[in-house]
Amino acid sequence: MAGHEMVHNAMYAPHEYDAGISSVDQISFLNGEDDIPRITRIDSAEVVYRAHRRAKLVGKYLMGDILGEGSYGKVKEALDTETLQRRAIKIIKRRKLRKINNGEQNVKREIQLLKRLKHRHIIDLSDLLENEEKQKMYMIMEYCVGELQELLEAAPDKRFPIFQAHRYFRQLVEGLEYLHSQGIVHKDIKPGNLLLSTEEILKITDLGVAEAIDAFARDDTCHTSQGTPAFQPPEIANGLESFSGFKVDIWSSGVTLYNMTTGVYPFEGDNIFKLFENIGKGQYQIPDGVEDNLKDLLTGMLQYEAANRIALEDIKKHDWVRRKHPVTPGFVAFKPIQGHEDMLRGFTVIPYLEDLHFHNSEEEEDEDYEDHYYSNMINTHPHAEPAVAGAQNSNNCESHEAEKKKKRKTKSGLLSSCHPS
Ligand SMILES: Nc1ncnc2c1ncn2[C@@H]1O[C@H](COP(=O)(O)OP(=O)(O)OP(=O)(O)O)[C@@H](O)[C@H]1O
Repeated sequence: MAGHEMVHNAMYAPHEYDAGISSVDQISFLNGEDDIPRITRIDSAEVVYRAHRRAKLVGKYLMGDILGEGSYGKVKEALDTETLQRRAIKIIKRRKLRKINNGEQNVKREIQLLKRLKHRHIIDLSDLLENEEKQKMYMIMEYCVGELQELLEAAPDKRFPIFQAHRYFRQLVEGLEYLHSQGIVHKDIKPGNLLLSTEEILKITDLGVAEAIDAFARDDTCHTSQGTPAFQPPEIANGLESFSGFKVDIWSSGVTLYNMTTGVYPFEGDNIFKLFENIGKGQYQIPDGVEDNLKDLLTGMLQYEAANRIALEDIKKHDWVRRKHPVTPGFVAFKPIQGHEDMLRGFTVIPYLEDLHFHNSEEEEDEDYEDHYYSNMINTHPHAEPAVAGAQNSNNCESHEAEKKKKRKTKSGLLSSCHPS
């Protein structure tokens, strides 16, 4: 590269870029004194990607950053512009769903179940929106900081101090007790499906493979399972045609407790066949150092025969569960999300709010920008306010043109224009 000097780009120090520049090696052209374009190349790890946040309203929800991504789609943070509550929105693309094995069926089931469940330890589905034109579904849920799995991965020995594990386990048992009282078997209890709210309240989530026992069924017999292999009991690993659903959840909660307190799993395997073979044999060790009380509880929950497995009411009465555990050092807290230095996982909607209220009016004519305001939302949640539900196929928000006019009049116009009244 004769005549070209490798320099750091002082204009953008410390390597902050606006939207439109990819996060791979950055190349920028500068005109030096000699007017020869110079190339700056810096490592992608050094780049702080500062996207210009364009406000996007889905119904009355102002979208924030992505919180995570599952097999069915992205989950974004959002602000309910009417109640000012922090929300998490799972965005499901119907086209993508059709390509996933049991995808449509699982999402439909999860929505049906979540609509009828209301409990402190079950994730709350507060709203449900559909955009038929875009073939997208929006599941509006209460906001959580993250999963227990993420916390475990951040912990030094991949486990929690006993008092912390105990705190979460008690809440899991309460949530499970409610689910079972409603005749629902979760079938996929694991740290990855346990979220924590900002008040550190545990929320059982992901009911995609759950099963509602028929109200007239004699017992909790189930015939199918799609849960995560490492958390499945021997009756499933051995391919039994029918099994007790509630006892599956007891086993999976036992594996979860084992994992939270020891940092390892009772059964492992290089592949699913090996793993199921090991679970099927039912031989496992509890690591040294686990106190007898906890050992007794784990042994009860990981009983090979489902009929011998400890029941929920006895778990609640178990000494390890009832006891108060002393607070010790080493509490595991969430780490900042990559790219966000905020330890408290602050509200990511604020830059979008700024854009909504203060953005350059010239941008209003930008086609792309207009695309960010969705109308034609259908509210399909049973508890939807009539004014919103009645807005089907017309506009949940006012028409886009009206919105634009109103926005020109007042900076806060768009927010108020989204109220159903
Ligand atoms: N209510 C919520 N609040 C905050 N973050 C959430 C919420 N729900 C999900 N997330 C985040 O979004 C990510 C994706 O969640 P989602 O439920 O779609 O998938 P998953 O359970 O991780 O995976 P899969 O659906 O493939 O089993 C999660 O890993 C979690 O970090």
